[in-house]
Amino acid sequence: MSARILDGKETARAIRGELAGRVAAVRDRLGRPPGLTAVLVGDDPASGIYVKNKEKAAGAAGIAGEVRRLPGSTSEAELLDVVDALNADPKVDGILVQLPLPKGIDPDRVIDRILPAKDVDGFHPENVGLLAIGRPRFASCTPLGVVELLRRHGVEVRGARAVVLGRSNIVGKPMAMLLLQKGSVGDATVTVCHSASRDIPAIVREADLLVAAVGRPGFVRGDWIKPGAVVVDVGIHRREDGSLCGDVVFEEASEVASWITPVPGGVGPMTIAMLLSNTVAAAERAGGG
Ligand SMILES: Nc1nc(=O)c2c([nH]1)NC[C@@H]1CN(c3ccc(C(=O)N[C@@H](CCC(=O)O)C(=O)O)cc3)C=[N+]21
Ligand SMILES: [Mg+2]
Repeated sequence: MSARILDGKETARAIRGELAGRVAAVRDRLGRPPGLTAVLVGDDPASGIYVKNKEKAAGAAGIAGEVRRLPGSTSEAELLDVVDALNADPKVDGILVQLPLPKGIDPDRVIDRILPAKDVDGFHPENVGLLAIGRPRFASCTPLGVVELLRRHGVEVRGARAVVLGRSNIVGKPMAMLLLQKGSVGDATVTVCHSASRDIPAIVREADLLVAAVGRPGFVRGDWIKPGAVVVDVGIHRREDGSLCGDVVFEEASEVASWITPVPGGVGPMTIAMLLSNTVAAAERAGGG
């Protein structure tokens, strides 16, 4: 093991601590804490755990976190009504509708309905567009957490060859856009790979920075990693024995990389920290800043 650890758990704790002062200022100005409501439709157990973690972290940061649990039989129209009510609720600064949604509900219609100013997930087309043109408002929390994790460990991205594995709207695409931004944690030369990409190992071998978000356990092998590269693993999978692993074979990659994220304790806690940070920013823009 030669790589140094990009410690997301500790970094997320530090961020939560730093948010406390801003949360207190919002309380002073608005007479209430920043408010975050997560909407969970159905009873997918993994989604249930994430939402519970978010609720806990919100509480620890002094944010009023609420979870709206709706039955799996909820119709799209009913969910849109809930979103409308949250849009209109002045105590709610941030709205998160947990994905995936049950079959029969079009996630695009639901995301499009969230007020862009309350879209702390950064999924609304307006917020995606602002990021794409270099005027970020809310960026998607997972890629934002990756950039923040690198920044706080002093990892230089400027001029680096970055390879992103995965082109999802939630991780791959916004990750590429953040790394492309002008400025300290951007300015990378970015390649995005996907299921139709030819010879992915050869492309990864060129990477100074690799972000793996493919959703396949152990997809990236150690001999794909350029010596000294920075490896960020966005994947999270539960093995048969109950333990967690990522998209990268950690035991192999950590022999070659200079920095690497663990799973768990890497990107996951940073995602939640950025959600809280976006929520505080939303409250500040709503007059609490
Ligand atoms: N609208 C929406 N926004 C999301 O941000 C969103 C979503 N839907 N749907 C599900 C995914 C998944 N996600 C995670 C967040 C934190 C951890 C996390 O904290 N993971 C811990 C481990 C947790 C455990 O022990 O299972 C870690 O990596 O250390 C994981 C996964 C957010 N998501
Ligand atoms: Mg997110």
